[in-house]
This record gives sequence, structure tokens and C-alpha cells, in this order.
Amino acid sequence: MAKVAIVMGSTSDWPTMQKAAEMLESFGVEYKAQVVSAHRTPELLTEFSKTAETEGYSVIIAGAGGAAHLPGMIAAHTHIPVLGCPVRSSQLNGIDSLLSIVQMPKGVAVGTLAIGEAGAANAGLLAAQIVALQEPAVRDAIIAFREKQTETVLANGQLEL
Ligand SMILES: Nc1c(C(=O)O)ncn1[C@@H]1O[C@H](COP(=O)(O)O)[C@@H](O)[C@H]1O
Repeated sequence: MAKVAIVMGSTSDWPTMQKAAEMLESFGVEYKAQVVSAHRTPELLTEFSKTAETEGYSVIIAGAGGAAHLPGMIAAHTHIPVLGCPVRSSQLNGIDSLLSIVQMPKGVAVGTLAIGEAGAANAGLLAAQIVALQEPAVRDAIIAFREKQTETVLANGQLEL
């Protein structure tokens, strides 16, 4: 089965990025999580990005906060799709992370998700949807998840006002 890489700039990002991991687990998608920083471990970033394909990854989820150059720098080194997760920062509440990730120059793409845990969860969902193009079992699990979600919302929406 295709693997998903979850990388993050710091261990402090894990509570957010864990939401991506949980989503992938719920669909039975194999993943590996690790810390890689464009700023603090630049050589590891280059090695990780250049070997991602031979390591069997088909999607990379990259989360970082503040000056969040990680997703863009990974995308610069590989053609594998990169999903960028802006982690909420303490100073600017994640607006800095979002703007750092989303404003890529034409020709190098990062698919940017929303700030924080919901965005990270959706990165896991989107990565699973990409994997599902080749994996019928994952496709079935995603369809079942969406149907159950719709049923729950409809059931909970019966308010007596
Ligand atoms: N934005 C980046 C990068 C990068 O983009 O390469 N490396 C670390 N960081 C971010 O710095 C924040 C604070 O990190 P610490 O909590 O370790 O001080 C984290 O949100 C991390 O993603």
C-alpha cells in the first residue's frame, strides 16, 4: 500500500499533526511521522525530500508554524504532492504560518489546508483520498465515513426550537 509521510518542523507541532495521523489510521492508510525542519535540519530536509519517492511515499503532509518554509522547501525537491498544514503559532495565531505556506510561486505547488487541528485532520483526509485512487479498500472506508458523517449531522439537526 502507498505510504503517507507526515513531517513537522518541531515536536511541538505533534498535537496538531496527530490529527492527520488519526485520520489516516481510521482509513487504514500506512504513514510515518517524523520531525524535519527546513531551518534547523536543512540537510535532513534535502535527503528526506529527494528519497521520498524511493521510500514509497505517494503523499507528503508537512506541518509547521511561524516562518513555515517546510512544506514549500520539500515541494521544491520532489514531485510528490505536498499538503501544507499551518500550525497555530503563539505570536500571530497561525496567520504567519498560513501566509508562509500558501503563497507559493507559480510552478511549485503546495496544497494548503486550514490553520490548526481541523486543517491537519483534513490533510489526513485529503491524503487518504489521493491514496484511495489506487486503493479500493481506502475508497470504501472514505465513502462509509462520509455517509456516517452526513447521517450524524442530519440526526443531530432535528432541533425543537
Ligand atoms: N516553521 C518551522 C520550521 C521550518 O519551516 O522548517 N522548522 C521549525 N518550525 C517551527 O517553529 C515552531 C516553533 O518550534 P519550537 O516549538 O521547537 O520552538 C514550530 O511550529 C515549528 O514548526
